[in-house]
Amino acid sequence: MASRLILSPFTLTYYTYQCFHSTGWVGPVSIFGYFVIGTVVNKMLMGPIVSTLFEQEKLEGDFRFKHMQIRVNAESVAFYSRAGKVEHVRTDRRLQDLLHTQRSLVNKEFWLYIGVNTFDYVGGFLSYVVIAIPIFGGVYSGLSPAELSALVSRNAFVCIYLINCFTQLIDLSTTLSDVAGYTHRIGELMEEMHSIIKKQCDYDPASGDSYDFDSDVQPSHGATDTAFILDRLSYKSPFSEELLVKDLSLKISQGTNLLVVGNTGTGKTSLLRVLNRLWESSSGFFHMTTCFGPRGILFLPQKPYLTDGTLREQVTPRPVTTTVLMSMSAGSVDDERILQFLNLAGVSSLLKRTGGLDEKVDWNWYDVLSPGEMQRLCFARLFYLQPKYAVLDEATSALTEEAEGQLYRACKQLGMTLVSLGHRSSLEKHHDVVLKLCGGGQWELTRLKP
Ligand SMILES: Nc1ncnc2c1ncn2[C@@H]1O[C@H](COP(=O)(O)OP(=O)(O)OP(=O)(O)O)[C@@H](O)[C@H]1O
Repeated sequence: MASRLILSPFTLTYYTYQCFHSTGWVGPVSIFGYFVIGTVVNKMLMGPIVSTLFEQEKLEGDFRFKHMQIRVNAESVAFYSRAGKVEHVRTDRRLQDLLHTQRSLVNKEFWLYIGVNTFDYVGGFLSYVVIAIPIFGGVYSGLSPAELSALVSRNAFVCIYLINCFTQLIDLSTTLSDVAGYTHRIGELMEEMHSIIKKQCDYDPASGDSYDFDSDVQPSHGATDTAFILDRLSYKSPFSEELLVKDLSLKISQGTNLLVVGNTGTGKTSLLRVLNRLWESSSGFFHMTTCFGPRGILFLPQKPYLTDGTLREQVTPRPVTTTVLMSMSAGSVDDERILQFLNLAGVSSLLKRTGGLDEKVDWNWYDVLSPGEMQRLCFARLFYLQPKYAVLDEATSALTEEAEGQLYRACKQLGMTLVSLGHRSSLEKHHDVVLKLCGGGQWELTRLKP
């Protein structure tokens, strides 16, 4: 496609000159006029195709997502006996929507193909009409029949070639309409990703006043051991007008472990969404003096994150480059650390099941591990990465209080400052400050230890 687009201007110029030489202005003008009409008609037929193709891609994505959702939740669906039928009906509905849009796309493409083919065939006649005008106009009346015949065939070649150049451009429009549909969809995704990345990186860790919890949230300067500074921050969920939290001011500093408690839906996880810039705050400010990631703040979400791959990749999820492969040599220091932390998290038994750190497994980790094992494996990753701050969103909800205590102690021994979200009162003894979200925008901040 690219080569045709690049060569077209040269061939068009050359054959336009040749056509003008044989037929005068009539030839090029009629062929150019014909091309303009063809382009306008094609554009009219192409417009609806781009938007329908865009819609079709979206529905296809939704349909595949639905399949994936059923695969992932197959066990829960099987336990809840009526869910099978419900999912069947809903998946069918998505398929019908997709088929409906695909049918509409095929219909629209049918008219585009008719337009393109008509343009091709009518172009063939045009070459003879163009040469007929000067001949019947008497321009070539002095030529013998043999010379006239040679002129007609030479002109026919030039005109047909010129029309062919235009025809090729018009044919390209069919391909271009497909490319435009896909590009539109990918472009939208990229724009969204860029804006998210920009929002996440668009802060200056060194800037801003700090607000001190101990001095009743008054400004102070130069806090280097602080992760977040919140100043009269208010936020709500995107589909609600009611504030979850109003005018929250606090500082999260190194060594001060914070526990966030509150009833279901009071906005505990939403606070993290706002801090991670996944949601916009309604008013107020916050500064992050360190960033999300292994070297700053690491987040253990409510739903454990596991990737597909070996046991090593669960503990150290990173793209496998040559350097990484080299560092994976058996008996390396890294191996010892991983084994030590698997042991500390209480999941060293997984080594036996997988057959080694780098043995490929053909199962889905989410299917074969119990919720508690998943949470412990995530802790092994946390121990391995050893961030300065660990944000734990109900990260021990599937574990006993005793196991919870062991894991919290291990985190502290490794020098992490903890920000935990949870309901259990047993969590209090591992923290210094409690932020209670009371609902309706209300909150309370209490110090637990002197
Ligand atoms: N992705 C979302 N889009 C829109 N609203 C959401 C979304 N996620 C959560 N909410 C709503 O925001 C409110 C706060 O949710 P959030 O997850 O912060 O609750 P929570 O306090 O962490 O609850 P829990 O203790 O159950 O984890 C809830 O009313 C919830 O329904």
